[in-house]
Amino acid sequence: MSSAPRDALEFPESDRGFLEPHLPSQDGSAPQSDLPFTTLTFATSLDSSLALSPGARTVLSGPQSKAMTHYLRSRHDGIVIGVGTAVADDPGLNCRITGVGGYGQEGLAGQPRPVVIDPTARWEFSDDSKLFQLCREGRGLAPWIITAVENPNAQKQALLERTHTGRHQIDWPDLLVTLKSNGLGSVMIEGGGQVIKSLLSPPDMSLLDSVIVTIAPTWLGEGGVVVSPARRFDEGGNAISAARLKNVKWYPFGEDVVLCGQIKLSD
Ligand SMILES: NC(=O)c1ccc[n+]([C@@H]2O[C@H](COP(=O)([O-])OP(=O)(O)OC[C@H]3O[C@@H](n4cnc5c(N)ncnc54)[C@H](O)[C@@H]3O)[C@@H](O)[C@H]2O)c1
Ligand SMILES: Nc1nc(=O)c(N)c(NC[C@H](O)[C@H](O)[C@H](O)COP(=O)(O)O)[nH]1
Repeated sequence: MSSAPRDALEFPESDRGFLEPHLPSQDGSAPQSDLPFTTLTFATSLDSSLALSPGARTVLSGPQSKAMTHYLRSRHDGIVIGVGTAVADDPGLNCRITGVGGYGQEGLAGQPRPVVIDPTARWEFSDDSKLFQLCREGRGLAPWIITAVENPNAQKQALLERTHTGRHQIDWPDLLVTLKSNGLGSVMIEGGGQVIKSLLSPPDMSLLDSVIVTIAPTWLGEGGVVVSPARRFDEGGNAISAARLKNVKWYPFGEDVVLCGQIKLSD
């Protein structure tokens, strides 16, 4: 064991049990599938906003639910975000729970693979980007960048070689099968708004095994990045809810509430 860095987070055993039914199994008993176990997880305000504006990094989770998100990261092989989030947040996308690789443990065990969906290669990362600093410090894995552009520049080429899709619209089943075949048996999708909206729309919502949402006791106000999937209509042309959860559990967690469930696919 090496000593944990100062940004290490604690997530006590006593807080972990409630999440277990909503997480990928740890004992290899998962059903055989070409798809990874896929969790959609994000934090939202009371007015359904993820952030104050598309370019703004906005803290919603309190300390306990922030630590929970990092625990979720330790329980998945990969974290997927859209490029809008990469540009706005300069995210670390590693797991900072005490006891994983880089946080008290040698190596990178427990660290998820960051995956950034960037069809037009617009993320202008540099050596100073948080994600790359963490990689250099041995506290996170290098990202995979999913793009439709070939040879955008020499610096990105190494990362892109295996991942360019040739298409600008991400095909979620295709992407998830590719991630699974590259060793990611489970992925958590963290956002942002466009990514969540596309996954809460049919048919892709059926790809989600678990949904875990942190709801923070705050209203961000008008102009935020709102999670509001496209309207759906029944056969008679009447509006119906866009998406709904089943097997729902609500857990108060600090000042936040954590909502866990599964997508309800039919009535
Ligand atoms: N509160 C939270 O939990 C949370 C989580 C993540 C992001 N955020 C916030 O959300 C904001 C970013 O959200 P956003 O909606 O602007 O960006 P986003 O992260 O959803 O990225 C959007 C981009 O991703 C690509 N993309 C997404 N889905 C695609 C698809 N199906 N096919 C092809 N390309 C696709 C496109 O290039 C698109 O422009 C930021 O302010 C960030 O801080 C909050
Ligand atoms: N659970 C959660 N609560 C929040 O209040 C918030 N803003 C995010 N946002 C998720 C998004 O993916 C961010 O980009 C990463 O949370 C940043 O990642 P780091 O902490 O730097 O690793 N997620």
